[in-house]
Amino acid sequence: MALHYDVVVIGSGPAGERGATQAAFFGKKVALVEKEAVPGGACANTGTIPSKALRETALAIQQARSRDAHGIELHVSGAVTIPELMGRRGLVTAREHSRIRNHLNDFGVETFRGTASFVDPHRLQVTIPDGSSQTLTADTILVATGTRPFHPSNVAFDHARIYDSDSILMMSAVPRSLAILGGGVAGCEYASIFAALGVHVTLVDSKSRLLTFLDAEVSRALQDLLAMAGVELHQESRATKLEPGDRDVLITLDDGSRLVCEKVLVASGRIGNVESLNLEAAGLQASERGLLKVNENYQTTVPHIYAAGDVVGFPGLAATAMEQARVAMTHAAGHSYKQKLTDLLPVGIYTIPEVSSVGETEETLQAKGIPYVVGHARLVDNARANLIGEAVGFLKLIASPTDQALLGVHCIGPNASELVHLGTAVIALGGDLHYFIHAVFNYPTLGEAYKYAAYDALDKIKSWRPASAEGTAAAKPRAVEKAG
Ligand SMILES: Cc1cc2nc3c(=O)[nH]c(=O)nc-3n(C[C@H](O)[C@H](O)[C@H](O)COP(=O)(O)OP(=O)(O)OC[C@H]3O[C@@H](n4cnc5c(N)ncnc54)[C@H](O)[C@@H]3O)c2cc1C
Ligand SMILES: NC(=O)c1ccc[n+]([C@@H]2O[C@H](COP(=O)([O-])OP(=O)(O)OC[C@H]3O[C@@H](n4cnc5c(N)ncnc54)[C@H](O)[C@@H]3O)[C@@H](O)[C@H]2O)c1
Repeated sequence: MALHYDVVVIGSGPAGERGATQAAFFGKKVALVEKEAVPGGACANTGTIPSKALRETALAIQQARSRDAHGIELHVSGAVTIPELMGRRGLVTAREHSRIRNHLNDFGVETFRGTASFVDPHRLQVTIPDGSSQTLTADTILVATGTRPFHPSNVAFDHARIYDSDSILMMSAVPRSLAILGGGVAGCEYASIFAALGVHVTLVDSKSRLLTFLDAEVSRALQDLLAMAGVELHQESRATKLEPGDRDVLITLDDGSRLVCEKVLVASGRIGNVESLNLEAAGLQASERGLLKVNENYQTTVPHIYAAGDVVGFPGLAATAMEQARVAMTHAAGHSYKQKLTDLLPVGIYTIPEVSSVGETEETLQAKGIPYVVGHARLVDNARANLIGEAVGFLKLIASPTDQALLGVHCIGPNASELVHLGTAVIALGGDLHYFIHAVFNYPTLGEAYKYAAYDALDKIKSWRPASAEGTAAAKPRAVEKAG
């Protein structure tokens, strides 16, 4: 017999969990289907949390080295495994599992363990691991099935020396050298993590600069800091052949050059989890990369079927996935509150050091022909950054030269992903550079950098002149100065 719900959510990652509880908050009868034994998706189990657990260990090693605490010796044992280095992963993941279960329970969301697939646009069959099945029907369905690592067809992922961003978490020993193919967020994060663990890392990326969605100055600074950490960068380059052997892997690049590394991590993007969904039965079609097209309400081409999170594509962040699902379920419930995803989406990249950014970049403003000025605060001038031994990078504010409104915040340095939130709030509340001039910041803090970046930007505004008759170009990078 079919069980009927107002809303059925497929997937218990960040999007599924928040979509389900948001719908239940509006009084809907909600069921959530998850195929795995544990909730949390890629975020809790294979991506965000495990990679950050490994990063915390690598960061602690690097911080201990850089804080000049004499008499303490640190080295990574050759016998240690990657799971052992993910120190607090077990604890954090277990707490996430119970938090998610409690959250769903508290909102009265009924959970089903099994793989969901469409029978028709309102009907799902849930295949339970014991082979039995349960039919669910729903007025509204939210697809939040996420993604998995993309496997290029010419790579032998079954070889013990070749890893993707899931299997890397099982690596049995820290290698002497690691080649990372793909300089996206995952590739850059793992490059800096393994470099901090003392591994010789080679990063191969097809693009001319890393993370092209970042402000170019920040992305170049990241390249410089990775190079300083010992990462060998091969940009505008692709691996054409991988030949794994008993001791190492021979990698041929498209310019004919060759690299030899003990292990290889392929981080060349992700593909949507849609195969098991039988989308045709719902009248849906995914892209070649398994992604679903949605409108601004997160409705697919079948209006009562919504999709949110990684399965709808860029930006592929847990943070955004949660909010997309909340917006989707608010729309489905017919509420006017939170009808649209905010334009102010921060990105947090957990390289060492971190990179975080929100709002306009110099490049987006140039493309729109909007004049701007830039203010920097170098973290080498920040007492807290020096105390923690991480006085690298900068905070960069982008502001309007006419009304001093804050337009963008870009940071590379320690705790950048936390630091960016203050700027996000100021932009969201329509604030300007003067907020930072009037504010008193705790001392010593990293946040204090905002005041000095604001002074710098206001200084630039003094000498700023409106665009000439030829356009706004004259107002552009004149204001830019590398702060290193
Ligand atoms: C290495 C790495 C590091 C990352 N670090 C960060 C970070 O620091 N910050 C950040 O914001 N994001 C990070 N991300 C991205 C983040 O993990 C994803 O954006 C997020 O997990 C997406 O959430 P989701 O709910 O869309 O999908 P997922 O988390 O993938 O969850 C989808 C769920 O659906 C289930 N499912 C799939 N098909 C079915 C089906 N047919 N029936 C039932 N269940 C099904 C899956 O089992 C899974 O549990 C990282 C990703 C990786 C790979
Ligand atoms: N902090 C975070 O938020 C975080 C951390 C890690 C991953 N993620 C998410 O996980 C997802 C996956 O990340 P990703 O880095 O694997 O994918 P990606 O698509 O973001 O980046 C892949 C990169 O690899 C390059 N590439 C592809 N094939 C290549 C090849 N053969 N040789 C050289 N370069 C090649 C591409 O040009 C691109 O630069 C993204 O959605 C990302 O947002 C987020």
